[in-house]
Amino acid sequence: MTETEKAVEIRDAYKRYAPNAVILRGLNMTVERGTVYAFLGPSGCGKTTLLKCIVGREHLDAGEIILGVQTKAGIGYMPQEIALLEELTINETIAYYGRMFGILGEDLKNRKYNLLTLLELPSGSRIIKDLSGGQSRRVSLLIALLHDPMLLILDEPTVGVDPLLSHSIWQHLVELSSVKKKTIMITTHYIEEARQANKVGMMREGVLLAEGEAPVIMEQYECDTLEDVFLQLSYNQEGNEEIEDKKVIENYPKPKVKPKLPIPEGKWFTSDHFISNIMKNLYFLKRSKISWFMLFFNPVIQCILFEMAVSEPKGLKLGLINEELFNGDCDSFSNETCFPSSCKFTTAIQEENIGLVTFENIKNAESAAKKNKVWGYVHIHPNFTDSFYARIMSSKGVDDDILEQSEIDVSLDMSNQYIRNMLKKALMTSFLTYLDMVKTDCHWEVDHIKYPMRLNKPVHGMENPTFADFSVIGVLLMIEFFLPVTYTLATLKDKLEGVQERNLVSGMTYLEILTGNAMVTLVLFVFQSASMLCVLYGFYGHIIDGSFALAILLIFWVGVSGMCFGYVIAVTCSRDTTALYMALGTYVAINNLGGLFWPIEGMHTILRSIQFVLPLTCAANAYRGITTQSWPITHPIVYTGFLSVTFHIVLLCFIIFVVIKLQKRL
Ligand SMILES: Nc1ncnc2c1ncn2[C@@H]1O[C@H](COP(=O)(O)OP(=O)(O)OP(=O)(O)O)[C@@H](O)[C@H]1O
Repeated sequence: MTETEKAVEIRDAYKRYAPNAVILRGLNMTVERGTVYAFLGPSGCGKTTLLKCIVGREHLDAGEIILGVQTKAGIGYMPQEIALLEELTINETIAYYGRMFGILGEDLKNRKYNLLTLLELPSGSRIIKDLSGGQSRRVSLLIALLHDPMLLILDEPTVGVDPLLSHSIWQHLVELSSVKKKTIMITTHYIEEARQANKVGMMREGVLLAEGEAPVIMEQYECDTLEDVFLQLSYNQEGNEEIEDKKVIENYPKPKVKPKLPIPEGKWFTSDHFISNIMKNLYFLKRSKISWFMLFFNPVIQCILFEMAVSEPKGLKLGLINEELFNGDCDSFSNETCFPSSCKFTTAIQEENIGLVTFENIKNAESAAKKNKVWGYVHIHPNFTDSFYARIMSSKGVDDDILEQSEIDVSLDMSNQYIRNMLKKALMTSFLTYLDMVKTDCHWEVDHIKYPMRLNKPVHGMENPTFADFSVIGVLLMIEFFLPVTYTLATLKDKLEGVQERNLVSGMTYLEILTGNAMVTLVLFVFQSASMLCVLYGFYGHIIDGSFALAILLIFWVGVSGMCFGYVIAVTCSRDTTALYMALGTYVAINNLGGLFWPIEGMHTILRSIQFVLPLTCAANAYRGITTQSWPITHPIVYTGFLSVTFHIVLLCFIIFVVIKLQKRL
């Protein structure tokens, strides 16, 4: 046999996942070109590990693997799991992989028809997740056969398949090997079906116990079935396993140079791979209604909910004990007189949208405040009007009794800082309104007792900003950061379901996977951002005073950093729960950090000194500066915001690169 006739040659292959978990122990194997090689062994003996080493997804620790094919496109790999996007239809899956392998038009149509017929698959419009286990495995096999590779590596292709169909699959494989000179390596648990292969390899405990044509092996071991041969070989091997284990661990080879991967990495970037990735993402979006909802409506709904939830508190009530009115109410006094002037004050309070609940005494008002029925109470003394009049008319001061009677006592519930501040402001404003009223209606001279301070037109921002005006920036940036995170986690789904593994074996690179996904993520992100900005700034009327373009650019940049963060989660996590914890943990941490929902001036000095490295703090400051203070890019706070986000993008890309390198995924 010449070198070129060997499709797969494995020499002294060693592989372990941990020092004491040696999987391959100097395994040797030869698979000739144009043959079917059935690879048998009990569960956990290392069959899949060996196949992964052959297709270049795992590194051998020692030994070598030489393949007849020179490129990844020459291999058709069917992993043990289904490894297909289950939301897609059969047709979409074929179109996706067809594009990945550069098979298009009539050619793809013919191959699809032939393979669907051969594998007795139902209509191509069926969604994979609605197929039976056996049918899904056949679609997986179809994809491995689609690009007509020279070497087929099939990990248990006949599990859960009807015996008749299993027979026809075997027939097809045998035909492919004899007529088209394809080489097929197949693992199976069904030992007897392996008789149809040209060669059988029996593996146990990381070594091949026997290798050869099925009839020859059976004759050699004087058995009627392969099952019996395997049993006999296993008995022979049994007994001295512990001593063998120790020997292998002690003498485990440690070559100076790590064995090379059997197939060199192909091009880093090809348009077919990139386009196929975009196609896959679009198919996925088309099929997943929840994703549509989450991607297109959720951001808008979040904004509307935010506006509904954080609008200014309404319906606040204060208790009122107006002792001037103990002998009547405001209507029972003549409008011509200015007694009791406290009625004008209570009217002014009500004009500030504060409800007043009348109490007969302080004790009752206090009790109501303690039961949260009112947010505090206002106490007006019996001689308020006369005393107040005396106070404003006197140029030499008044005695203590008049002073006390002319004062209005206010006791507020201090448990809610925001409401307390609102009420204080409303009472102050009411008092100024009251002064204006008595000046106009009663002709009392009051100007000299007003605050000697005037609040002019604001330098920046609105005259009466609300909490929503402040926190909308935090909410917007939070959503903009986490929206791309949610979509980039689709790459984690691909990884967990084995789709990524299949694609990498097929020659796709991480760069193509990430850029294809990024392209779709960013298009979605632009749409989502536009809809959110329309809601917040168009519908709810928040104001952008400065450069709109600069604000949009910053939002986009924050989205890119969110996307990179999503990829960090996707490449580092191997479980969806870990990814969820990581995303939620970051969400809570970012939420609590200053700059988003609380002025940066309130941050601890340590946090303030490292704000540049905090995820959104500098960005929120910069966005606030651009939108409320009209600062340009040359303002230190604005360019620091951009630099901080850029720093995160570079750092996160570096982490992605290192993790992928460490996982030997590039
Ligand atoms: N990435 C990994 N890290 C650590 N251990 C692993 C890893 N992959 C596989 N193993 C272990 O290596 C051993 C061989 O696994 P492998 O999947 O190759 O067996 P197998 O022969 O294909 O089994 P089955 O027929 O059940 O699929 C098992 O004990 C498995 O737990």
